[in-house]
Amino acid sequence: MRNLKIDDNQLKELINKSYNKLYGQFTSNELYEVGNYKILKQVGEGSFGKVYLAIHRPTHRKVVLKSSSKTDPNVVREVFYHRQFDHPYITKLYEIIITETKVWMSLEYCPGKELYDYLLVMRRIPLDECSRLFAQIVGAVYYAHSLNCVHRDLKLENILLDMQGNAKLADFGFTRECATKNQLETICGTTVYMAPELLRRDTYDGFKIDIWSLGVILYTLINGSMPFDEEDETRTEWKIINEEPDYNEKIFNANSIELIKSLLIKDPKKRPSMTEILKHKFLEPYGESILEEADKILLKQRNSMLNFNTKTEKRLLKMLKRSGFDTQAIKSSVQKRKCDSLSGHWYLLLEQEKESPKLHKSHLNKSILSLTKVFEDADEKNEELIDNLDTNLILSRTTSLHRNTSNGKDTSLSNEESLVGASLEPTITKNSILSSSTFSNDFMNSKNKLFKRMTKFFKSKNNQYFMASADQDSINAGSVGTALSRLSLENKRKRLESTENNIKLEVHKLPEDNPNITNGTKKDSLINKKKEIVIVSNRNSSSRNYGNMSNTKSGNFSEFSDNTSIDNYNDSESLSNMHFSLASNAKVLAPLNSRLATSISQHSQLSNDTYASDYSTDGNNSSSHKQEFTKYRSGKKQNTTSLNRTEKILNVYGRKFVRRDKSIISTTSSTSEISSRADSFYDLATVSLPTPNEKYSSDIPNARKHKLSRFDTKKSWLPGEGHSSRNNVRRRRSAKHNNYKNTVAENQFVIQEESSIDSDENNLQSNNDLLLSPRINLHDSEINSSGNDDDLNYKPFSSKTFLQTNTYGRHETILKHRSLSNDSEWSHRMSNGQDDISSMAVEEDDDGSDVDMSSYNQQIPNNLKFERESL
Ligand SMILES: Nc1ncnc2c1ncn2[C@@H]1O[C@H](COP(=O)(O)OP(=O)(O)OP(=O)(O)O)[C@@H](O)[C@H]1O
Repeated sequence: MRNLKIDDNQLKELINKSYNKLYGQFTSNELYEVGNYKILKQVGEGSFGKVYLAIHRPTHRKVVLKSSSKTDPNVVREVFYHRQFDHPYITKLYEIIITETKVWMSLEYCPGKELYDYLLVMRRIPLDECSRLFAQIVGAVYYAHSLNCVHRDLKLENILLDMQGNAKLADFGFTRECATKNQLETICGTTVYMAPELLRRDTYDGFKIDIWSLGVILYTLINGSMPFDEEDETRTEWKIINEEPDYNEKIFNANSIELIKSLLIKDPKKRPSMTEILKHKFLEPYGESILEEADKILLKQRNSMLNFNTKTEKRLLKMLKRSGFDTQAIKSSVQKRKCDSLSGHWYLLLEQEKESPKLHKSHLNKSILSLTKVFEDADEKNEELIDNLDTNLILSRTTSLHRNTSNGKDTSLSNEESLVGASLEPTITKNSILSSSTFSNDFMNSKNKLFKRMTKFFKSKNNQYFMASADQDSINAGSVGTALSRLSLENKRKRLESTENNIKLEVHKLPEDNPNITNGTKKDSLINKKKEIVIVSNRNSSSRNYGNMSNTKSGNFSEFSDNTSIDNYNDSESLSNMHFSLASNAKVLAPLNSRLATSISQHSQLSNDTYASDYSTDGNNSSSHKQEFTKYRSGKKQNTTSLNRTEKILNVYGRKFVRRDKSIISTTSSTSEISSRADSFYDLATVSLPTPNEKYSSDIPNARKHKLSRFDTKKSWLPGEGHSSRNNVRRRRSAKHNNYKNTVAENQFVIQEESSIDSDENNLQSNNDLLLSPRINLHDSEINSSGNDDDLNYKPFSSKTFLQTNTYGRHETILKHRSLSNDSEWSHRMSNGQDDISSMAVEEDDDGSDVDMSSYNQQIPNNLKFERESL
């Protein structure tokens, strides 16, 4: 009786605990999961959201989750273009998740961080490594250009490094499609990387401004400081337009100087083509092979041959089909670049599959795979021997057997939870197991060789266990371990059911010296001898659901435990490791890593289908949009992003030097954001591909027609040229303002074309669904028939928005930036060996809105000073 009472209390306690846990989850502000992803830790921060390291739970692949506020003017643009790229040196976009206020991008994880960080540590990159990295970067840009896309914000901060030290182009927030010979007007980028024609506000060839930025990147990588970067922004711009950088011949070699000089030719028409760059002597031996590979990918893409044609893809598709997945839906999702949960699964599984051969290269795995073959052949010849397999199942608490991966959905149960609901129904039949082993055929091309290796392995591993993933999921068909475990489950069902949920399968060891195995003829003896093979279930079997096996003998095959938390996660792929590996392996690292060979993109050419995207969403996108938008407009949200951002500020010469890794179009101005968003759409609307969005398509030609004349593109920014006119426009727009106050540095690098500040407030106010259906007539309404932008009938907008948006203009913007130039304090400190940047990081950034303009005005020429009074 007393015992029962205790049990009751315990039960109550358990229920309480469980209830409170759930309650805690509901009320917690912390974010632990988004869609199928479990968030581990924050790894970065962008202008409009944070960047997290996360795990895709169904596959246990590490990804980066980048959140962007829906108010981010460039998020549509970024997703639109990025999802179409499939190149080894471009970060892969796996999935998009749209929530009420955010857009989440699941991206390929690049543990090497930014090239900028790497350069900070290295100070200078050795020439050979520069050549390799630069060839990769150029390869990625060449690929994007070949798809008629220009990046427009190429810089060290937007190039990440993967685990192998390969460059990965990222951040496509300013990308747009650009037909050949198309002249663009939107001024965007980062000042120190900007081509002279951009600074002159000429219309420009998008391809050529990317090439200029590449020149700046290469110079900086080699030299350790930037070619044009002065304390005074105006001076920087002047230098870009008029001066040549210095080349220290102790640092640069002749080839690098020749290449950089050609990239940094002031006249854009004289800059080399991407092909010429890749073929340049300085990029030997990397450039040519990267060019070839990119061409192969493009060819396949153009012929729409990318999807589901490789052996690995076919094998994976087969596996999925057999496991009950709707493969048609997956195919459609991938082909249309929906970037929804199905294609997310597909990409990540495919990556896992592509990595499998690496895993199978280990003796352990080869041996196991060889066994698969044994069983396969045994099936053909003597099925009954399978029945003779004497297995000894030992249960352990290491693996949840019942992870539901069907239909791409993860149960998202913790180990604990999944144990509760686990059933040990061995749903796999013997035949399916046997046929599943054929998935390993790829790895057994050379049968005899493998058998030899297997024998060798058995000899060397005498009396040792070897292990394989043993997951119950039917889709784990690629591994013999899985096959064996399932077979065992089937044979020993009763024993399984009577015990716990996890398995440890023991089979008798293989004979040490089995001639039958060596010559591969009488495989039945393998079974009949009843030696022992041990297959220990994978504690995190879901991480290797598709047959990957680890070399480890601990039974914990996964990189992550299910209990991985933000706290206990230990990111072994630290930057320092990267530095080491990059520095020491610069020559070892092949120009084309295996990814290049294996990840021939699966996508077809830019397709009209891509417009018909329906992202996975976990909420009503539009319901609160208006509220969000209104809040934004009212200024309540102003500066929040900048306030939240962690930025290092370098205190140099008594004034702040903001080190920012991000490009910013606008931090807070509702007007600029919204119009910029519309501008994104405007750009999209002008691409060659038709949009199915009938509602807006009719507006497009009109808008396009007026675009050139609308943006004041001919107005020069140079002192004394055209400023009065620009200021007149500004004055007209700000007629109602009496508090002209400039925000600081928020917009440090990026200059937005005037379109961003030309918004019709009323129009915007009524527009509560700009993200997904921006209104092209926003522009039209402002364009008069003459197309002369001086005559534009700008509608007044609030002082706040004016103040914010006008930070884009050069002379209205205080451009704070890291300074890598020889003349800058940053460089002085570096060259004096004071490379401890952290010592210079003295405080967190504030919102920067209350800067004393008079102090800034002292640094700039008279004709560029702020005209607070006149406004
Ligand atoms: N794929 C990735 N792998 C690893 N880290 C990443 C990845 N993507 C982004 N990060 C980290 O997050 C930071 C911010 O990301 P990113 O620059 O893409 O954000 P953003 O919002 O586009 O910023 P910006 O203000 O430059 O536009 C980067 O500096 C980088 O350190």
